[in-house]
Amino acid sequence: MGVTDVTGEPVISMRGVRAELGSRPVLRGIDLTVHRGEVAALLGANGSGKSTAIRSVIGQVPLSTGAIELFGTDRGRFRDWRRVGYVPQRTTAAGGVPATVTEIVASGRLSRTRFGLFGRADRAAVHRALELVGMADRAKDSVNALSGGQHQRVLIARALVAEPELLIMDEPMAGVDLASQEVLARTLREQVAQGTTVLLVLHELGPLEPLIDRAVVLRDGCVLHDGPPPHAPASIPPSSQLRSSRGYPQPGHDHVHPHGPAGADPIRTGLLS
Ligand SMILES: Nc1ncnc2c1ncn2[C@@H]1O[C@H](COP(=O)(O)OP(=O)(O)OP(=O)(O)O)[C@@H](O)[C@H]1O
Repeated sequence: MGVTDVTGEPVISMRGVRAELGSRPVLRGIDLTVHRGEVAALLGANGSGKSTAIRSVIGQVPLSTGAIELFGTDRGRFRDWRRVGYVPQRTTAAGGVPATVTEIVASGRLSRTRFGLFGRADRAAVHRALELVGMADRAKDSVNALSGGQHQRVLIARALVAEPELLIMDEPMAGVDLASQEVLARTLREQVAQGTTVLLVLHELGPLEPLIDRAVVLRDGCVLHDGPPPHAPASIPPSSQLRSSRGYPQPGHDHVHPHGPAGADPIRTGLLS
C-alpha cells in the first residue's frame, strides 16, 4: 500500500478540465487531486479518456477550460520536469534507431546533469536504474534485441533514473510477459515505499493491486468513480496467468486491450457496466 497521506500536499490537481481532440470533446470536466505518496489508478473503457487525461497533466494536450497544477504550480508555468517521470503507452524505445539500453536510460537523466555532461553520480544512477528493473546485464545491448517486456523495463528505468517524485505511467503492464510484470510490480513497490507519488493508467489492477490506494474510473471523459479499488469476488475462476491476483474477469466487462500478448484473451476490468 502506498504511503497515503490525504492531508499531504497535492502533487497533481485537475479542476474542471475539459479538452478536445480533433474538435471532439474527450475530457468533459475532470476533477482529480493526487496527494503526495498516493498511488492512483485510472481505469475505464477503451476511449474513455484515460491517456488524454494523463497527457493533459504532462502538457501534451491543451485544455479548453479548467486548470491543472503540478506541485502547486500552474502547469503552464511549471518548469521542474525532473520531478516528474513519464512512461508513455508502450511503443518501441528506439523506433528503429540502434540505441543501446544504456543510451535510452541515460536520456532520462539529462534533466539532472549539469549542462548535459554525465558525471560519476549520473553514471551510477543509470546503473542503479538498470539494476532496479533487472536489466543491468543488458546495458550494452541494442534495444532492438529486447522483448516487449524488456523494452518496457528499459522505459521504466528511463523514467526512474532522474529519481522523480511523481511517476506517471500509461498502461505499464500492457503486452508485458509475466516475468517482466513481476519485476515491474517489485520496482514500483520500492518506489512507493520511498514515497513516490504514482498516477497510472491500467486496464486491470492485476499484480499492482496491493499498491493501489485509489481507483479513478473514467467514462466518456468524466469521473464515474473515485475511491478505494474494487475487491475481488470470493471465488476467482481459473484463468490465464495474466489474470493473477485481481485480474479476474467479471460480468459487465468493458475494456478490450488492443495490444495484449499474442494469443491472450481480451482482458477486462469489470469496473464498468
Ligand atoms: N489525436 C487525436 N485526435 C482525435 N481524437 C483522438 C486523438 N487521440 C485520442 N482521440 C480520441 O479520444 C478518445 C479518448 O482517447 P484516449 O486514448 O484518451 O482513451 P483511453 O481511455 O486511454 O483508451 P484506451 O484504453 O483505448 O487507450 C478516443 O475516442 C480517441 O479516439
